[in-house]
Amino acid sequence: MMSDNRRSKTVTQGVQRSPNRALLRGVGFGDEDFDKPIVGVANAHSTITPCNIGIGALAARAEAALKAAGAMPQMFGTITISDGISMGTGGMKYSLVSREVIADSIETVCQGQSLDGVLALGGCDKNMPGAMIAIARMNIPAIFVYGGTIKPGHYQGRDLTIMSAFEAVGQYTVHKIDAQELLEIERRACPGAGSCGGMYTANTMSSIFEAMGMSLPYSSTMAAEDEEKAESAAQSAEVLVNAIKKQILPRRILTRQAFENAIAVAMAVGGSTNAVLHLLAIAHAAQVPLTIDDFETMRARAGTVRFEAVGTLCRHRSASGGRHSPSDEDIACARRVAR
Ligand SMILES: CC(C)(O)[C@@H](O)C(=O)O
Repeated sequence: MMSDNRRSKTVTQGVQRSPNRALLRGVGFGDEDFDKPIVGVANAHSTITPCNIGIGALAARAEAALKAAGAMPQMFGTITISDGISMGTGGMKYSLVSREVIADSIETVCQGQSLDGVLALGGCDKNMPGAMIAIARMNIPAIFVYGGTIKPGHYQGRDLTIMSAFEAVGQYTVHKIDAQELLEIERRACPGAGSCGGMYTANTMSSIFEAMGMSLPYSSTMAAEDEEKAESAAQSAEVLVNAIKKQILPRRILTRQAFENAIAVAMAVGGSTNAVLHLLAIAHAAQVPLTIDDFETMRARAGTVRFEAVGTLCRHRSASGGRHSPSDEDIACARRVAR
């Protein structure tokens, strides 16, 4: 029978690896830990964006669950920049490049350290596809944990998102609102932790990853600050340890059909067009043939069944203008759709 530490045993077993073990003891390994699988926790926590500020707590939950499930977690950080902050500046030139930096950094640690698997956490435009590119490229047991959506802000009976702040600038410019109202919207648009609250890049990519089978069912629609999100991070850790035991590798999941499902979901929920460039890059990393023309084929083929199901969610969204953070009702609705 193959061991669960089939990769990490390269650095943990035998007399020659005594110095390696000495270093690992320095980060908390004990005598009994060198036969366990070592699992990377690629933690995109940062205080750069609301998308990432809640991720540290989720990573800690996943880390504890990995230990409880018999693995040895090793946490490391990945970078983030916010498109919402860099857009319209020279800083935006770094945005798409950051996706590759994130993918490379995850691959570098996992391959450099002979890790047995990776649990990647992300919640922003580029750390989500960046993580999935690394997962597809390395093809070691892996799971993605989404940081979760932000909750809506509230102003004069209306739900607010970051998009309300963008729109308020336009409304102020054409004298539809005054400077005070602009300020009040700015103050309330992002009330806490979580990714931009609408079908923008992060929520689109989380839905796609769930549809592809790389995140737990229903985990893409949870709010960042709710206990169920932390619970789902812990469950993801348990599922990953099982995948390591059974050697269920990402490319068995990231099939051509998985990409077709992802495209259908992106189309049906009216997701971000960024899904196109990210899915093409992830497919390339997974060695799955996918072209830009497949998106139009799938749009035409996705057909009534999927569209009717997801249409429930879309109608729900359009009833409230289609641009608000998911309310509890939306989230419940999305769950029904997912089922
Ligand atoms: C600022 C946003 C809304 O996050 C945008 O960058 C996106 O593509 O989703």
